[in-house]
Formats: sequence, structure tokens, C-alpha cells
Amino acid sequence: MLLSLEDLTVQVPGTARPLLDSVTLTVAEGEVVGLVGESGSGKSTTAKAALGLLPTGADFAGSVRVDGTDVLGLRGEALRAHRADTVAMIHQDPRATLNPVRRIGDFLVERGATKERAVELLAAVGLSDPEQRVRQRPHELSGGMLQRVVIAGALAARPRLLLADEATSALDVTTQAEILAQLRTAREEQGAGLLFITHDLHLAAAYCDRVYVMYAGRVVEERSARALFTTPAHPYTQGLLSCSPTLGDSHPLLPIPGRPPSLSDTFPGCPFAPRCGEAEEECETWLPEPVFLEERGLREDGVPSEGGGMAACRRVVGRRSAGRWGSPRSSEAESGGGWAQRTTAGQPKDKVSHK
Ligand SMILES: Nc1ncnc2c1ncn2[C@@H]1O[C@H](COP(=O)(O)OP(=O)(O)OP(=O)(O)O)[C@@H](O)[C@H]1O
Repeated sequence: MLLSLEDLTVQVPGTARPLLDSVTLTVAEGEVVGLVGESGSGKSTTAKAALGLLPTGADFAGSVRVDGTDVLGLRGEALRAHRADTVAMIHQDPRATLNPVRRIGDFLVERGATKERAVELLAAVGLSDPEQRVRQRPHELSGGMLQRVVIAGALAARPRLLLADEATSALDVTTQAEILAQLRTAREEQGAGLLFITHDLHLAAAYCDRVYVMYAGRVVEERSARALFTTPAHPYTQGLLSCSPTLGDSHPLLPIPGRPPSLSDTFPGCPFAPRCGEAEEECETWLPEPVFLEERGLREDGVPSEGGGMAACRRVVGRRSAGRWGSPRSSEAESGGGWAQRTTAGQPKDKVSHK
């Protein structure tokens, strides 16, 4: 597996609950995996963990592996090489990545491209006049052009794993569509995996192969993009879909009531229970573990589901076997009940300090 997070729990001092709580997530070679959730759900912290970057002073438990390498154990030159060569992150604001006084060509050469390849990379991400662009400085290009430059820079070292954190959110829809297509092409040509972070569940469903939904530092659902869109299993996923508009859909938008929890909020049970229209008394005290969703017949209204996947909700427990997040499905984990009583406010066991 290219990227594998296993039960990653991350806590910083002074917060009541962890930033990440037992996050398990995989990205295979050549796969586009979406990570969605409201602000503060832990998406960026999850992606940064793949770079070996945890908040200063954080305690963590669990593991992060890229191509089999234990990333959180890397130090010094090995960590620098990992960040320079193996993984590349693309942020929302290209101006935060680009040095305003350096030429575009220098930016690409610093990332390992030759001068000829710098021109080729700019052409590959759809910039016109690439020979001229390499001599220009960031203030001479528009925001959409700069984001293309940043993507060219991310591809320069031919990384195995691309992390796109809201990389297209600030762009107009035409530029967004072109950049998404170019990221996909780059992924195909280089065989890289792509972790695609977005607030927009519809975009994730349209663009990704598989999607993880996060809430309050936990993964609450993992499905194929199509299954997530057609038969969302978790009430939170259903809520996200109901409150985001789609073209041609005349249904009224239904916002999820309440607000996402802060790091000072703790929960004896399911973190989503206070906002969940389906919550029952048990949800307030029991934390649902992930369970497998079968190929068909998941939903109570009889609509067939597709593609299996996992969800952590009391509504699907009892009808499904306990499981582990990730892909492919692991048969040895198919036993047990799928419920766990939460005993602490998420204190990681066997924690390690990240200084
Ligand atoms: N270095 C840090 N120290 C303390 N808290 C942090 C640190 N980094 C992130 N957090 C907190 O961890 C939680 C998760 O943050 P994260 O940025 O991962 O969420 P997100 O889902 O990416 O949000 P957004 O969509 O707004 O970027 C937030 O409550 C954030 O304030």
C-alpha cells in the first residue's frame, strides 16, 4: 500500500480530545482518494502526517507508512528526503508556496527539475507560453496560473504521493476542472497516489475513486465515490450531501443543525450524536466502531448500495460485521460486534511524543 495510516491518534497539550482519533486510511498506487468533512474535522492534520509533520509537542499513537517506510520514525536527512522526493503537498493558496521575488523557473529548478523540464512541466499543467513563464515572477501571473505553477512544482520531483489540500477551492470552475484533469493525468503518467482534500462532497464523489468522511477527528464513513453519493450510510454523510447544492436538483438545501465540535468538547458516545436527527439514547453513551457495509441492501428504505465500504454508526451495527477501515476488505477482521464503550476522552495508549 502506498499510504497507510493505522489507528493514528494525535493529541496536543491543553485540548480535551485528540485532533485525530484512531484514523485508519489507505491510498493505493494510482488511486485518487477523497477526504471530506467540515472545517476542523482533521483533514489537514491527516494529510500532514503523511509528510511526517505533526503539531509540535503532540503525543501520538498508531503508525503512518508511505511505501512501507515508518514516516513518524524518520529524522534528519531521511525526513528531508521523504518530504522532497516521495510526497508533495499542494495547498489552497499558491502565494504561500511561491517566493514572490524568485522567478517561476527557479522555483521549479529548486524542486529538482532541469531548465528544459521546467518548461515541459509548465506546458503539461496547461500554461501558455511556458518559455516566457519561467522568466516571470509570481506577481505577473493570475491565481489560477500560480496554482498550475505550484502543481508543476509538486510534480517536478516525480513524487509517489500527492496531497492536495483544498488545492482547487479558490479557483473558478473552469480552471478548477482543468487543474483536476491535469492532476489526474499526472497521477496516471507517474503512477502516483492522490489524497484529495475538499469540503465539497459532490466534488469528491465526482472526482475520486474512494472517499473518507471525517468528523471530529474520526473517520465516520469510507466508500467508493459512487456508493457514497448514491447510498450514503452515515447520517453525517447524508447531512453533507443534503446541504450542498447540485445542478438541476430542486430539493431545498437542508443544513446540518448545530456546529462541529471544538477540541474542548468531549463526548461519552458518538461525536455526531448532538447534531444527528437519527440519534437515540444509546448514541449518547456508546462509540460506534467501523463496520463493513455489504454490497447491497444497506439502506432501510430498500435502496441497494454499491461497493461495500465502512461506516461507524449505530444504525448500521447489528446488521454488519465489525471491520477495519481501508481497502481491500480484510476477511480476518470480520468478527465481533462493532460496538465499543468509550472509557476515556480519547487518550492515546502507548503514546509517543513528537517534539
Ligand atoms: N498545531 C496545532 N496545534 C493545536 N491545534 C491544532 C494544530 N493544528 C490543527 N489544530 C486543530 O486541530 C483540529 C483539526 O485541524 P485540521 O486543520 O486538521 O482540520 P481540517 O479538517 O483540515 O480543517 P479546515 O477544513 O478548516 O482546513 C482543529 O480544531 C485545529 O484547530
